[in-house]
Amino acid sequence: MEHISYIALGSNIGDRFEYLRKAVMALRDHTHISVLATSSIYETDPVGYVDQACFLNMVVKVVTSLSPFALLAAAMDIEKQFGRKREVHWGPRTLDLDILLYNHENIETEQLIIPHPRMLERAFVLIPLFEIDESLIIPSVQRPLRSYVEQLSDQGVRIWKSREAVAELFMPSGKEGG
Ligand SMILES: Nc1ncnc2c1ncn2[C@@H]1O[C@H](COP(=O)(O)OP(=O)(O)OP(=O)(O)O)[C@@H](O)[C@H]1O
Ligand SMILES: Nc1nc2c(c(=O)[nH]1)N=C(CO)CN2
Repeated sequence: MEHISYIALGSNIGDRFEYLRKAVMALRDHTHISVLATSSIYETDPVGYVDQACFLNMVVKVVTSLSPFALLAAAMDIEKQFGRKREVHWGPRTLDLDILLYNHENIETEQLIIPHPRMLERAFVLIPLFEIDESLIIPSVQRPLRSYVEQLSDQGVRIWKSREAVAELFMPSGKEGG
């Protein structure tokens, strides 16, 4: 079975671009994951714990045969591989991968909540997600993504690298990864 999922990536320590690039490469290299689309990369003001550096954020669309829990494990593996430190809640991190959506499923367990519980307030997630797919419906609320994007306050989200440049750099052969 093939499942569509959207994954948000963020980094605000060290070579932020390189962390995102390596993470997308690792997703592409995974036997059971293919990356279908990448958003632009945005530079974003920190949300939550604000006394930290700006993030680079992006979203990727994948197709996978993995269950949501196996996909979470794969994402956490990639985070670990790049030496993520998580000392401060919502604080600085080399690399953060959040699973936003998985098909149209609603999942609520201790380790995994989908749709990601904080995504609907976060411009750094909604703007790149909307860029990839303007017609998404958020299954937990049965509302179009568009209605959330239209109501976003200005949270300091700026294009840092264009969608075309990201696609060229992250999907070098022009072919979809997997
Ligand atoms: N949709 C999801 N995607 C990724 N992790 C999730 C999801 N739902 C629940 N989790 C759990 O969240 C934990 C990661 O929390 P973490 O400390 O990285 O949160 P954070 O990234 O700092 O904050 P936030 O979740 O607000 O982005 C994981 O161990 C995972 O079990
Ligand atoms: N701009 C921005 N702010 C954040 C981010 C992030 O990825 N980007 N991640 C957080 C915890 O997941 C907390 N705050």
